[in-house]
Amino acid sequence: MRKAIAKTGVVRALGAMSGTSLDGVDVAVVETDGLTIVGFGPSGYQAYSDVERGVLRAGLGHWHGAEVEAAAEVVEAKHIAALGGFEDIDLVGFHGQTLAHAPRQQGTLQVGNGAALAEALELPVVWDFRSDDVSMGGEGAPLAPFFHFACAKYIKATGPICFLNLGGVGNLTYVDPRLDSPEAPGALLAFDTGPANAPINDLLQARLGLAFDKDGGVASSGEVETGALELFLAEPYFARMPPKSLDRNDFAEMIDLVTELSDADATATLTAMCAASVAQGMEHCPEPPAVVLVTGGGRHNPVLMQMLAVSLDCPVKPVEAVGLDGDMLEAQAFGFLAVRVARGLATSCPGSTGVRACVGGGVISVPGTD
Ligand SMILES: Nc1ncnc2c1ncn2[C@@H]1O[C@H](COP(=O)(O)OP(=O)(O)OP(=O)(O)O)[C@@H](O)[C@H]1O
Ligand SMILES: CC(=O)N[C@H]1[C@@H]2OC[C@@H](O2)[C@@H](O)[C@@H]1O[C@H](C)C(=O)O
Repeated sequence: MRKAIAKTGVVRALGAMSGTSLDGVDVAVVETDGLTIVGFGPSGYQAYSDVERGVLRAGLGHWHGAEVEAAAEVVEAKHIAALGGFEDIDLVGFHGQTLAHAPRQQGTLQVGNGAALAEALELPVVWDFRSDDVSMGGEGAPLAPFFHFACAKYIKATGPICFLNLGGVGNLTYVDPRLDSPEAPGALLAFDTGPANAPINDLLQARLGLAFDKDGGVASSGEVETGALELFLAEPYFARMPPKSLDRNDFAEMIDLVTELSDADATATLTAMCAASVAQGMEHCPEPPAVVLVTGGGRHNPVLMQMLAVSLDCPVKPVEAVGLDGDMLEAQAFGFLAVRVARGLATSCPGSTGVRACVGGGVISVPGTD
């Protein structure tokens, strides 16, 4: 059934995210008016096959051409499979798959056509969330911070807290929930901390044919090579003031720093590099947060969580400690942002992406209107 998007009130949005680790598509329902979170609904996941992942990998770093078109086809088909079968959905928030991100040069590219999805799903689809922010001088990422602000209110936080997403890339959001709106100066500071799981996955795939370091099993028996860690931290990116963002493969050459090390030592060192870049990033927080709430797949890695606990000056907990779902937070974020776009609300601000002024990015495709 085709529906128009209600202008006010709480709606049920279905968000979808295909992240930088290329594992699959997360989808999740959020109930919201675009300002506050009322509740969360069911979620789902569709994994990419090895062949599909290969097609996506081949598209990384490309801006156009056959590799990009092939990746877009995989992304659209997987999303149509993942987004079907949910009941009473008012609109879909479709992030797509980032293939390339260079906001000050070519821009940012998320593949998958939201208009095609709208026709296939017979639902309004909000998509292309990052382009407007980039064209107004912003980094185009991270975009979850406006949702993190609503999450901080939802969990009734009374002072500053941080959300740390450890996916392929790491990103940190400092939230001050004492302010009324995410757009208020000082309410948000956000940026990509550095590479997170992507280099660990890439190393283990190349050396041992493993997709990732399950439960930190390889890193746990290794020693951190401090010389390599220091060289990594000397990268100019870490000294740059936020907001700032990364492409998945911006640090691909960091694997060269651990080439000579054993599998265990190399994995332990890459894991320590992730933790150390977060610790360095935390120094940008205007006030010490009460807690760092960790979301994304990295929170399942006990070696990484222990390294974070040792190197940060505040408690570090998975977001489940406050009743949120760390596997679905990004999908929920794009459902929430879709409602904000449909209501004409901002999705980023100078503190979250460095954009000149608050902006509401995103394109709305309504089925049957093209
Ligand atoms: N049990 C586990 N032990 C260790 N690492 C894990 C575990 N589960 C997941 N991971 C890591 O988390 C990654 C997936 O994280 P996530 O789904 O948050 O990434 P993403 O959303 O694709 O990335 P991004 O947030 O950068 O877009 C896996 O590729 C793996 O490296
Ligand atoms: C360009 C792009 O897709 N960036 C992603 C990526 O994955 C993590 C990090 O780098 C973050 O900046 C962003 O995703 C999250 C969901 C965001 O926009 O908040």
